[in-house]
Amino acid sequence: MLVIGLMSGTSVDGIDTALVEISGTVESPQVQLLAGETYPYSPRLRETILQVCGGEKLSIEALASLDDNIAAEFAQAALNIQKEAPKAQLIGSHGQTVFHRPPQNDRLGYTVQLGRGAAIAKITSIPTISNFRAADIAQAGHGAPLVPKIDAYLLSHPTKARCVQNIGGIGNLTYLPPRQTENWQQKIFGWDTGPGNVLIDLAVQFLSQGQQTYDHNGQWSAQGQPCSELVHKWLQEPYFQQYPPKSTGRELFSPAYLAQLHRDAQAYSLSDADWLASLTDLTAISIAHSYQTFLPEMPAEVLLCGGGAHNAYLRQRLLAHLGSNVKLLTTDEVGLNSDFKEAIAFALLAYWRWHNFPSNLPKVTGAKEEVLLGEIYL
Ligand SMILES: Nc1ncnc2c1ncn2[C@@H]1O[C@H](COP(=O)(O)OP(=O)(O)OP(=O)(O)O)[C@@H](O)[C@H]1O
Ligand SMILES: CC(=O)N[C@H]1[C@@H]2OC[C@@H](O2)[C@@H](O)[C@@H]1O[C@H](C)C(=O)O
Repeated sequence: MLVIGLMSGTSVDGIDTALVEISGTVESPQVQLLAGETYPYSPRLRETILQVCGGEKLSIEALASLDDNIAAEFAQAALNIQKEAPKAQLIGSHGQTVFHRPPQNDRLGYTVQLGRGAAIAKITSIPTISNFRAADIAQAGHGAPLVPKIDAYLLSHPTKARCVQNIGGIGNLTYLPPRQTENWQQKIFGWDTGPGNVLIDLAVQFLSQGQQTYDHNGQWSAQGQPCSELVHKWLQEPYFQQYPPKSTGRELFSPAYLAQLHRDAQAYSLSDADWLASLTDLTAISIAHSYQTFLPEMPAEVLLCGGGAHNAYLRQRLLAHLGSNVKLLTTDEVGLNSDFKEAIAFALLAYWRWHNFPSNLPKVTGAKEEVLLGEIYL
């Protein structure tokens, strides 16, 4: 089956679009990436999305327009990716997260992904599945991360324990015990580790007065030295100490949050490069700390994916904190494209929904039950 996966993540940098051929069976799918492309948002739309993520108030009418503007750009991405290919039979569209509130005590979580599937189906004339997180949230789950079941099917190893670490705007991991382990599927873990690139990106934009949006290959931070005392103080953030299941977003790791970290850096008279190095080190140590605190054992291999896998300085800091027993690779090195992995995941999640195969992992999200994820728009 030819399926398109569409995803724009918390970095809000553009629409990751994957055209994949899915063969095999539902329980043993094989996925081949035929084409992958990131289509940047138009600058005005990106600006509006970031304002809304930052809590700016919207009228319902403005919300409706934003929803459909995003749907139109997602639909165009789907049309573009298959210009030179046979027509896809299905689209899985994550949409754009603009709000995410995890569940708390008896209160259900709430999450909003804009870019309605009905409009994408209408514009493309291809059945579209969207709103993947809602059913898990209705089961008292976090609705995130959803990728762990995909990782289990595509990236687990018969004899080695692996972690798959996404470093997008937010970071998230899947812990995969060796497949030979008894009841191995019951022993999969996953949660959001905290900031991926979000704090680094916000700091680079602030320091460059909007001229740069990210620290290319980590070149700027590599010129500085992390301030270990400050990094350890920042690691006391309650989110990092909270037991999984857990999920987070730009609501916590926001411009206001970064402003406090900037004031801390000024109190220590850090240079710009030292501050960036410290933020990068915080990102790395928060990942390693969560493995050391919440996993039953350290993995033999960590497979990186997401844009942060390109940040050489971040990788260096991560290796320093994980320790030399852990092998750091990217998912590319085991055959899965690391830049389009999330888009590929939403294609496979759509395929599973189409075939009525549940795709949340209740142990990961905290949901009461396994459920079908996604709403179908013919
Ligand atoms: N060459 C590079 N060097 C350093 N950082 C990079 C590079 N390329 C991409 N990035 C970082 O990756 C980010 C985008 O990553 P990605 O597209 O995986 O995030 P996302 O999917 O939006 O987020 P999430 O996974 O949280 O939903 C950019 O904002 C940038 O910070
Ligand atoms: C609410 C939301 O959009 N969460 C994203 C975000 O981006 C990374 C991390 O936070 C992850 O948990 C999730 O996305 C991935 C695709 C997931 O659900 O597995």
